[in-house]
Amino acid sequence: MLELKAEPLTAEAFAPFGDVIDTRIAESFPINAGRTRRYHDLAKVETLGEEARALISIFVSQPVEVPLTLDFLERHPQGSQAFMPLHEERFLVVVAPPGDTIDPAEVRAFVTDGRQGVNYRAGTWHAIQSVLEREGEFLVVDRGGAGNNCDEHPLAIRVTLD
Ligand SMILES: NC(=O)N[C@@H](O)C(=O)O
Ligand code: NI
Repeated sequence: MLELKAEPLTAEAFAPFGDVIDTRIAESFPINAGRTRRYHDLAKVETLGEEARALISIFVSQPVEVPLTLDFLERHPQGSQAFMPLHEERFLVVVAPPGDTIDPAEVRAFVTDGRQGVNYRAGTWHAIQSVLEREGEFLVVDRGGAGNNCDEHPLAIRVTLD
């Protein structure tokens, strides 16, 4: 069983796995005669393969128990997958770099602060959505289209928060 302690999520630490979506670290500019500020191009949406298209969905997730025990990580080889909390929900993020196998030494666990979303780049291994404390509602942007876009890799992991 791989034991991991979740660390606070930062864009730098998450860079090998994708993007952190956070207005606090983003470039922005005024639009609509100054009434709106656009936080622009926050994450790279990838939609690969046959009949690929971007999907916008909403996930309503029940909270996980902590310590979080996992028995697999998954990946989406044909597209990215972004999760943005709609009510400042915190969630756990467990990731490993893209590749056909997972080196347990390269698996990382993070905890978000409620203002952060994540965008897993295509092929990044990750735990399924794991919201903390209460039911969570997330805007999800990922890839639809033909062919398989979800592989699972067995791996026993236990994630603690402190
Ligand atoms: N299956 C699905 O749409 N969600 C997972 O990919 C996930 O990462 O939660
Ligand atoms: Ni996923």
